[in-house]
Amino acid sequence: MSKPQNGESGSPAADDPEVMFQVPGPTVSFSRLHYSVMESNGLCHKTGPEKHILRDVSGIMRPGMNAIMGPTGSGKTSLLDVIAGRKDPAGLKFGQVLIDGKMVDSDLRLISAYVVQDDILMGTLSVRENLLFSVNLRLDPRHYSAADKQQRVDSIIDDLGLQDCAHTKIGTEFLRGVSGGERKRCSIGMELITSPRLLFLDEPTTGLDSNTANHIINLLHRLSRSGKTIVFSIHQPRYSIFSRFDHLTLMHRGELVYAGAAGKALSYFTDLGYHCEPFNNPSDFFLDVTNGEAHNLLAVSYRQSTQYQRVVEELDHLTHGLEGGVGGQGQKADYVTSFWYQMRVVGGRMVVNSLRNPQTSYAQLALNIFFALLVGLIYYQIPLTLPEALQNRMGAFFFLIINMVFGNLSAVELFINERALFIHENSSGYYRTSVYFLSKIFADLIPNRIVPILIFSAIAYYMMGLKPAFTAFLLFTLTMSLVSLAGVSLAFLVSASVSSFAMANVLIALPFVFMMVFGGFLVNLNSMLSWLSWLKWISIFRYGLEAVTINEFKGQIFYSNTTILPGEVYLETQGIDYSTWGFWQNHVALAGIITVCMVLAYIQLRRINRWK
Ligand SMILES: Nc1ncnc2c1ncn2[C@@H]1O[C@H](COP(=O)(O)OP(=O)(O)OP(=O)(O)O)[C@@H](O)[C@H]1O
Repeated sequence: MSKPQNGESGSPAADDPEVMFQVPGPTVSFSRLHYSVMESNGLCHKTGPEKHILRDVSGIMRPGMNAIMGPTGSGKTSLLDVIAGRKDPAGLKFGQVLIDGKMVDSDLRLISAYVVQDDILMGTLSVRENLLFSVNLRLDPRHYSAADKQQRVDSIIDDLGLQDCAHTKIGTEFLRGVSGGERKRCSIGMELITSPRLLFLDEPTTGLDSNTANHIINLLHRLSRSGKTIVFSIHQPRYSIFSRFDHLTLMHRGELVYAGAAGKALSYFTDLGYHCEPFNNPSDFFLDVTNGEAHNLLAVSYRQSTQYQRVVEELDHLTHGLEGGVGGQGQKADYVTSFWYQMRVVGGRMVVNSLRNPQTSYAQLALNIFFALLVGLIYYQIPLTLPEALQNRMGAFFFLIINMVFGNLSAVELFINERALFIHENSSGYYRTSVYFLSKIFADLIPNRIVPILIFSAIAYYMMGLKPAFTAFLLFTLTMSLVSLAGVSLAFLVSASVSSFAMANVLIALPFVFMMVFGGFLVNLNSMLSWLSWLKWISIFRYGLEAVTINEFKGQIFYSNTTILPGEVYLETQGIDYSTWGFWQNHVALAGIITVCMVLAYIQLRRINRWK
């Protein structure tokens, strides 16, 4: 175990002769950061008092290992996020972040990478496949061949010691995958694939056993020695980990209590009158001091220290000539890959994911076959004789439409399940929102909606003995598909709008029940209160029910011993327009509902808050 050998400035490059960087990483400086949020009272947003998260925080982080430490809630992650441009810029009331003396702009996303605390990876893919996904989307295919990318993945796997688990799946709730340490290394690998010179990590050792944590820090240390600037928040590391730090930023209640060489921190506190007992872990000692009775004075003492004066002077020099106020974050960088290339890669991953995680598709198919058989048996070979010909047909159609709409409730999980993954990948520049939206929709629609509906329609239609003409069957299937897709697109809209299943279930059940009531089967729409009856215009049930009814009744003759009833007469008594346009207007309306809901779902997906 070696003691840290750092210079006063905290720059290993400047002070440690052992440190020989090949290409020095960027220097990150931040001056006078004030970050605050309005606390919410839970009922409506931004109503409470202002909460100050960072108070006048300044510092300089150079190539090497830059740790941000402090008690829980002290603002470590917030500082890291503000520097990395991940925190909502609206909260940054004052201050600037500079990279190599320049204002932070869209280039930050290209030269830096951010490893989030909860390893966000696709669980059904192996370590290698996840890395390949990252390399495919984040290296320009015009400059890197497929072989170059494979080579890059191989070298990352070797560098991170992931050879033994390269072909093991990451793991899902149903599938035991790689270990926590391997997962973390894979997450780091996902970001290292672009060879960033600046790497941010949010608590990279949290949740890992001490050996694995040591391994991760050694890995980061090795990377820092190849010229990278590594900035990370960390809670309470053991000594062997602490000894790897070059620069330490110690925080308490949003203020700095120390920033400088990690190796000088103990003597700084000794000078202030705090003594670390022999064998005590320095990081435990620092947390004890910052949590102690005199914690308020520590920030004041730090401001009066020579370390702080030196940082301020250097920052003044760096920021000289730059405008004051808030440093520009939040601009979007261009993607390195084209829309169609992203569609191929992201769509490919969706397909693999669906094939390896087919429970939803199987359940959807089984449900549709079950209900098709059930409705087929209940309404088996409906006769043309009155009165059952009319009653059974209308009953069967209502049953079918209910099944088409409510049978797709599983669609509400679409954008909720992978919300964290989407936010992380999208804000890290992997792919466009439109690419994710389209590939997700198609990966869900084909296996989970279209195929089951086709099977459902074929079984139910012929078991019920409806109009034998093949075109009538095709029109029936088209109507069922549109009804189902309209229900699904409403579920997609809800799914893109909320982040919890409980909320989604409430929001989707309500409109479905309303639409069912205004579908024209449970209540006669002509006898309704006029100010309520407009709801029939947005009822998926009504359009579906009218279309299948016209399709079945038009041209059919129903009879009893004494009466003959043409289908058209029945349609007229129900007030249903059975002209060609009268039939197709239902499909146009359903297509309109689908389009509006899909467009709104896409807009909602774009509006998801990506800031931390
Ligand atoms: N967007 C936000 N809205 C409201 N409060 C926030 C927000 N972001 C951070 N905070 C608050 O700011 C304080 C600092 O949070 P931060 O996550 O930076 O602390 P931390 O030092 O990383 O803590 P921990 O070690 O527990 O993760 C906390 O009290 C937190 O609740």
